[in-house]
Amino acid sequence: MANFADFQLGIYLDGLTGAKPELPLTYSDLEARAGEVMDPELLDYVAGGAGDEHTQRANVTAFHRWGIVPRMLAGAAERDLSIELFGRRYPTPLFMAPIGVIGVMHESQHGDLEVARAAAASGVPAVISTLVQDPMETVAAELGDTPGFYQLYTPNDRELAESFVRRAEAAGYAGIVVTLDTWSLGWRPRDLRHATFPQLRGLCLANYFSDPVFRSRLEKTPEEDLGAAAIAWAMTFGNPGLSWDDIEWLRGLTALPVLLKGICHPDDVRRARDGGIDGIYCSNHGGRQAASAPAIDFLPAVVEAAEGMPVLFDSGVRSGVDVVKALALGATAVGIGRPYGWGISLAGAAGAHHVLQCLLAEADLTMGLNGYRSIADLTPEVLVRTV
Ligand SMILES: Cc1cc2nc3c(=O)[nH]c(=O)nc-3n(C[C@H](O)[C@H](O)[C@H](O)COP(=O)(O)O)c2cc1C
Ligand SMILES: O=C(O)C(=O)c1ccccc1
Repeated sequence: MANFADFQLGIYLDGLTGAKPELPLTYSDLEARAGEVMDPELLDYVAGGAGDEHTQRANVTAFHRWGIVPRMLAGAAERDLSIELFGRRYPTPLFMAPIGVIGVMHESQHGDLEVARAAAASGVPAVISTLVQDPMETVAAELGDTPGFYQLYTPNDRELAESFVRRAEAAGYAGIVVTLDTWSLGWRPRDLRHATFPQLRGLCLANYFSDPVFRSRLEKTPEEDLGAAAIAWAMTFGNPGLSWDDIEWLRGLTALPVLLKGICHPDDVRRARDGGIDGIYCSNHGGRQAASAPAIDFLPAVVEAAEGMPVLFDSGVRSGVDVVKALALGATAVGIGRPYGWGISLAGAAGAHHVLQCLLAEADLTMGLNGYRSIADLTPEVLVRTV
């Protein structure tokens, strides 16, 4: 059983020789430090979100409306944070959410490989975006023994969508996460102010540029005319007409587990269940797409409607305490987005691994000090509404 709290002990032991942690330990410090090293437009793209950004702020503050009920002398000196997902045991309940620009967040411009290396080093699975700097096969080769999931943005070209799914299967991904909330880009004033976003400049499009179906649609190759290839991407990326019929078609394409990302309503959960979907991913895209309510507010009803089907959750998780709360509200696994993104910017795989270690140490200590030994102990009764 991994003891994630040992990370804390290690910092104090190193401190005996005068060493202090080089990387930030809190979300606000991470974001501030990443802001010092990142290109300002890219920083805005990652940090920003939809509209007045109140949804992304609410995602974070919603966690503060819950408190954890402490139990004493509860025999929680050793904890088990492992979970089971699609028949496989994972050492932690965390996963790295897809970030379709992570490739350019690291100075090497190979941030996706750094993410995969962080997954390999930590055992925390990564959901790899459709939007990557290195083709999904190259990313998969860096995952080591840790499973990766492939996040599909379903293009409006079925042959291309099928090609992506086939490539993900061949590359060994453990499941397909179909993102539903981004069939068109949200209203993002920060990006609009800059009048651009990274993919429009041809960045993070390696899955498209390496795809025989996508290439067959072009008059000139991306190597000959990057601008035209990026425009061709923009024309195929969005899929406003995507429907439950398309989901049925996608479901029928593969034997891999299929999850739907962006589901927040119980009726949509039931529809997915009836359509043979294997997992729900409750999320509001970190407040980057539509103005909405805090995603965590939707989680209990989503979990209830899922009737035992795995429910992944992300949006607004900033600490190990938040991880514990999301698990208590019924998440099977908890995703983080921006926090590990800042880690990649600051120190690549080691930076993301550091962020994961901080979250896990805090989650582990929070469970132990409050008297909860395993994730099965984290039921809704563990929480109290404080505001
Ligand atoms: C810069 C950035 C890019 C993202 N790109 C994708 C993507 O390509 N595919 C996707 O499904 N979600 C994407 N997301 C959403 C994340 O997967 C996740 O839902 C969100 O970041 C969680 O919220 P958090 O950042 O508050 O942790 C992106 C998020 C950010 C911040
Ligand atoms: O920025 C995002 O959150 C994202 O998922 C996205 C969607 C379309 C194009 C570029 C990024």
